Amino acid sequence: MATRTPLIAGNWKLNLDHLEAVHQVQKLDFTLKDAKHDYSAVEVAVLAPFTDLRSIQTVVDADKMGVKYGAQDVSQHVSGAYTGEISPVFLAKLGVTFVAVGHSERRQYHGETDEIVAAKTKAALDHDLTPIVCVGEGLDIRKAGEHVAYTLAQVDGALAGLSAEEAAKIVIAYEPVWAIGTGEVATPADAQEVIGAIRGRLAELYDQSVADVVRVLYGGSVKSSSIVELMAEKDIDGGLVGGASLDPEEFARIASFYKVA
Ligand SMILES: O=C[C@H](O)COP(=O)(O)O
Repeated sequence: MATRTPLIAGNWKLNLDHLEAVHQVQKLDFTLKDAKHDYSAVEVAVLAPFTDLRSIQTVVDADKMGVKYGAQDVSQHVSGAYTGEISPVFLAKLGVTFVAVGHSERRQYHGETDEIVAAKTKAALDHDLTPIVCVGEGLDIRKAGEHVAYTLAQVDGALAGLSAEEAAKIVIAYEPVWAIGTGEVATPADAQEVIGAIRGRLAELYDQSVADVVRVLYGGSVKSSSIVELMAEKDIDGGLVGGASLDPEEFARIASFYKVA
């Protein structure tokens, strides 16, 4: 079976301007270097507002940092009359590695459908960006016991039309909406149930070799106090961290989960 390199990604959401971003990334890198973080053992990334990316690129390049960076959204279009959109071409030119696609906040507040999520996923892949495709159920669906079926339908929607070669390059983040920003982290068993099912679905849609290489993250109130148990589950390959990523020291502790015995 393929070995999947864990990924800890911090989603800053609508926080930190470009000046604060430079300070944040420097502090994160300093803290991780101080802790002798092994970036080849655990990848670390920050997903920043678009207006921060050029500044982050400059500081990451200048200091040869191991931290990677990404965006929180991307247009499905490359160019044209799409006011306010950001092209995947522009992101690629800024050295962006990752882009979140279909975060529940974009689905909820910006009407992003599975079709839009699929188009954005494809647009990212077409320009060598790694999409972090976000899926996950709300509380009503969880209470109705339909969380696995609901989340798998979102996976089907996002991956529609992708070849096996393309699918093997994506990252999926399972983020139950009821756990986002609430302090209520899913239990490791609850997260594993859905993430294991996502891996199973990848094997059905493609084959086991794709299922074996795609990283599936958990997101929703992740903290340094919960990451070790989550990472002990066999199908959980990392975390998509919101609030706790705004504190560079706490975020560095989360990325250092593998050092905890
Ligand atoms: O993208 C990140 C998630 O929405 C999780 O946010 P949170 O860690 O603040 O719950």
